[in-house]
Amino acid sequence: MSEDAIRENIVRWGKSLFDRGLTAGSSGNISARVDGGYLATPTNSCLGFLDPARLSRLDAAGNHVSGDPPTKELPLHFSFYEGRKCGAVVHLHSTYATALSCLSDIDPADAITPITPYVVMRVGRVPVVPYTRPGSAEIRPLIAPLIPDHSAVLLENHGPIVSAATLDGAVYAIEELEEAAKLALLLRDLPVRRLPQSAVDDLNATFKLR
Ligand SMILES: O=C(CO)COP(=O)(O)O
Ligand SMILES: [Zn+2]
Repeated sequence: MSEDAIRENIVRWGKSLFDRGLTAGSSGNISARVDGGYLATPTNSCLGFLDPARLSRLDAAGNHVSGDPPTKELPLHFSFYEGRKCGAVVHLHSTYATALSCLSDIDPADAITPITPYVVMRVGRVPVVPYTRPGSAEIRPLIAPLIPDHSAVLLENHGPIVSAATLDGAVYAIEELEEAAKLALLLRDLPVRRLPQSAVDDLNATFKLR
């Protein structure tokens, strides 16, 4: 994909996510790899009203080279780019995944019980990263050990962040995570049949996550 096409894709997905209420106000951010560096959404921008020409352009080391100043969450995004092979990162404050990140009795190693196949296929096991101030580089040592084995994490009392090989893939994954969180909360006080481990193993073997 050309850089121009990736710019258009970031704008298209940003508008779609915002229009569907998956992140509010100026919350959330998107980044994607391009030749020689990265594109990222500007800090304090609304994902519903992005301008392709004003997206932040970063060099391969993450230095801002053109466009508006980048999201303050670059330390988070670069934890993914440095820790695993991926081409895009999406962070949202989507309601249900964020609600899950605020529960005090959540398993920090496994926040989403696998009850449907798609969350296993698109997201995998989701750990919770301890709270740090939005934009703080203090998150790096907390998140770094998790990234090689996880394409998605929940930021405690904050929200989800997901990576994938492509931007389309990262959006599909964060939407699936949101749906799984919604189901988890809807079913919280009901007797739930989780997927048997044999089914989870079969999905993991058949649909390899990157
Ligand atoms: O979600 C956000 C912080 O966690 C939004 O921050 P930015 O506006 O800097 O991208
Ligand atoms: Zn945020």
